Amino acid sequence: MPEAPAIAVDRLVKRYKTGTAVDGISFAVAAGSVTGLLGGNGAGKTTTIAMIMGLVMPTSGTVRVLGAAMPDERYRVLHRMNFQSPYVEMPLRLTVRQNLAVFAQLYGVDDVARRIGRLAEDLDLVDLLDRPTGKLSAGQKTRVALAKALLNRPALMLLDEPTASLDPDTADWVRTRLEDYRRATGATILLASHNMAEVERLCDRVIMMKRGRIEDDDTPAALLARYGRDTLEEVFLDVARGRAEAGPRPAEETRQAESDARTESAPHEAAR
Ligand SMILES: Nc1ncnc2c1ncn2[C@@H]1O[C@H](COP(=O)(O)OP(=O)(O)OP(=O)(O)O)[C@@H](O)[C@H]1O
Repeated sequence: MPEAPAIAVDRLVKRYKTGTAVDGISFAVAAGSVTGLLGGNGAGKTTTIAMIMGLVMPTSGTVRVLGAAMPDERYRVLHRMNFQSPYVEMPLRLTVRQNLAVFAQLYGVDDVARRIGRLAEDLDLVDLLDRPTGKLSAGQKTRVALAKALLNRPALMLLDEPTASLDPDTADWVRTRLEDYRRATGATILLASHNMAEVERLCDRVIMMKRGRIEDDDTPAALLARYGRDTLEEVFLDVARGRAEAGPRPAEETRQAESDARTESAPHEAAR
């Protein structure tokens, strides 16, 4: 019998008063896979991840994670999953060690001091452990967030831009850590990213979102072949600008798509 998916999302919708963030998406993530969630600013990636975590209540539709219905059964599985996002701040006055200890206790980690020591060595955080988290640079905070995400040796990791704010060398090094972790543990990873090189390197499948919907969903190789492109960046721009749709588009839609694409080419600046 094939293994149950690590994540199963069915007709998921999230509506806010201001509009629809996620508009009826369905997908399953195979256990042990690395799946990329791509889309421009406001496409619905973070909202989707938050609903998978059980942190945001869907308007309709269902989410199952490691066999548990979210959010109702989240306490059955929260200790087996973890989340990392540059937008979730840890208490800034606590030191890195104190913050990691608080989270380790929340996740029920055994032997907290040893686990923190080990992660600090693996992620080159030893010199930062006793500094207040608020005094770290953005890139240092990203590494601390990654340590937090690995504390409980999760079977499922949800990563929201895991290399945001990192210089290319450190970003490369973090990707290697993630690859090592996956290889060593067989963990499943779902990763929202604006970095196409990262997605091409890490992901065996890519889900492309636009305005709360899934526009395409396939392996990187199949997407490159379908769009006749050499890089995922070009595929991303085709999807963002609506080239995936057949036929000529009205002038207003073209202008809007081009304006969206300009924003998307500088996503971090626009997001902050
Ligand atoms: N709490 C909220 N209340 C109202 N609207 C929200 C809320 N959270 C998100 N939205 C809206 O839902 C839409 C999807 O946002 P979301 O953060 O999921 O996008 P994203 O794909 O993660 O974008 P980015 O790449 O900029 O991080 C956006 O239009 C956003 O303004």
